[in-house]
Amino acid sequence: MSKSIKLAILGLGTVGTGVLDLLKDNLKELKRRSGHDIVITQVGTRRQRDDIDPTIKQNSDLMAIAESDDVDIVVEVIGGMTVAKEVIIHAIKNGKHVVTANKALLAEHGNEIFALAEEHNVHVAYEAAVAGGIPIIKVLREALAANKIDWLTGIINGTGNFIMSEMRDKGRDFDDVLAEAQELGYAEADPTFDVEGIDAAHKLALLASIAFGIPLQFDKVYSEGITKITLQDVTYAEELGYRIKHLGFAVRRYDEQESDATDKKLTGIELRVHPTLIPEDKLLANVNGVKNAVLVNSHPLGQTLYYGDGAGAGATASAVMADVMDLIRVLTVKDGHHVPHLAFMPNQLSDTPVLAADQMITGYYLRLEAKDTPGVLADVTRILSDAGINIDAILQKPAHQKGQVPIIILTLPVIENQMNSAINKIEALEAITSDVVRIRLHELD
Ligand SMILES: NC(=O)C1=CN([C@@H]2O[C@H](COP(=O)(O)OP(=O)(O)OC[C@H]3O[C@@H](n4cnc5c(N)ncnc54)[C@H](O)[C@@H]3O)[C@@H](O)[C@H]2O)C=CC1
Ligand SMILES: N[C@@H](CC=O)C(=O)O
Ligand code: NA
Repeated sequence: MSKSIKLAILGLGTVGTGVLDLLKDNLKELKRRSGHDIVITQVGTRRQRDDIDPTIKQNSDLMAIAESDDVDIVVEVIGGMTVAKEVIIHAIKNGKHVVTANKALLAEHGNEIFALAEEHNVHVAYEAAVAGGIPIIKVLREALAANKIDWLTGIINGTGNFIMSEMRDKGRDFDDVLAEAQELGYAEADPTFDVEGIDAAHKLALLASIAFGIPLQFDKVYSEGITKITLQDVTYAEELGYRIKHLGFAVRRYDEQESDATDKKLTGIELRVHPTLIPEDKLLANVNGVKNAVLVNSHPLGQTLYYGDGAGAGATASAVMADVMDLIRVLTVKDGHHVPHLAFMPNQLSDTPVLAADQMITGYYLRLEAKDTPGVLADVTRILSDAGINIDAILQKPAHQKGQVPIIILTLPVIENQMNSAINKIEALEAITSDVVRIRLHELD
């Protein structure tokens, strides 16, 4: 029998308005798919708006909405940590299912929120929290549930990718493109979250949990943003056949000494987001603008790639409403399905350690400036070889006006702490006149 499912939308910014628009455009289609009517009964807004359907109650008291009898599903799209957390917890305690796009909140407080939801037998759905409209949460929790995931990597911040693409393709200024990303509704309320890698780190924490079955550990994600990337690095990277992209990596690391490939001991998990050199012929190197892409390597399936808009009203509303549709099934089907919040049974989460940042293994792009004197290059390469670091390519550019010679080196993979000590030694050489710029290479294949 057809029912009326009552929604409350908290926050009418980019995403909240996108959800209202999607419902206006696709309501009939949603009914055909779910078999039920979807009715927005309340919206949580700070001020009364005259562009909202008068049958919808506008309410500035979010806690009252979260406990209201005329709400089945609370959609939290206000963002931030404080009010959003309080209102989600209140909704859960009042037996409401929740849909949220708030990766910052879940990455930092998801363990507590999901445990509370289990206790109250409700769901907290969060497809919009990672990679915008790409259904990557559903893929990892459900579509790949039969696989063992060894690693995933991807471009998971639309604003950052939009900025880097516009700068590279059109030579535009960083601040100018960031302002456009804000106007287009891509950026976080605090855009340093986008450009300093924090937003990508939030998303990576979520992806790693549902890929590997580990608790959320945002505090252990190593993160670097895009603010230090120069056009010069982009150009040198291209001369060497690479593109620079901001990527997240979640990688299971095994003891390489074990001889039996099928029974290698899991030593830890690498979690990191940072600018990365990718060979220009790889698909990820050609994901541009606000697009995101996530590449997942799982056994026995192999590599699969998920691509689409990572931010913006329509894409994010699509993910929010997909969660609503799932919850309608939970509300209307007897003994509705229940995918665990972090994809694995809560008592089966593993305590595999997240490796310290100085234990991560990657190749490097290094750029440094040297005095134009004989023997400098030999000194640099000796330091690298003494540290057991193999060089893959070297580019020495002609001296520029100040008489300095730019040197660009690509290395094979090395443990980060070995590279740290080699860089310290290189920077201490009398003939080296700059800090060493380092960008990690994409190594997963
Ligand atoms: N914009 C995007 O492309 C994406 C955003 N998200 C997430 O979705 C959430 C919302 O993002 P946006 O819509 O972009 O932000 P926004 O800043 O455009 O919208 C938030 C809205 O909530 C309202 N609000 C804040 N506190 C409130 C309160 N106490 N009572 C009533 N209204 C309140 C604000 O006035 C604003 O209208 C954030 O958690 C964000 O990280 C996730 C994926 C993509
Ligand atoms: N600010 C985020 C929005 C989506 O998550 C981004 O740019 O990716
Ligand atoms: Na998504």
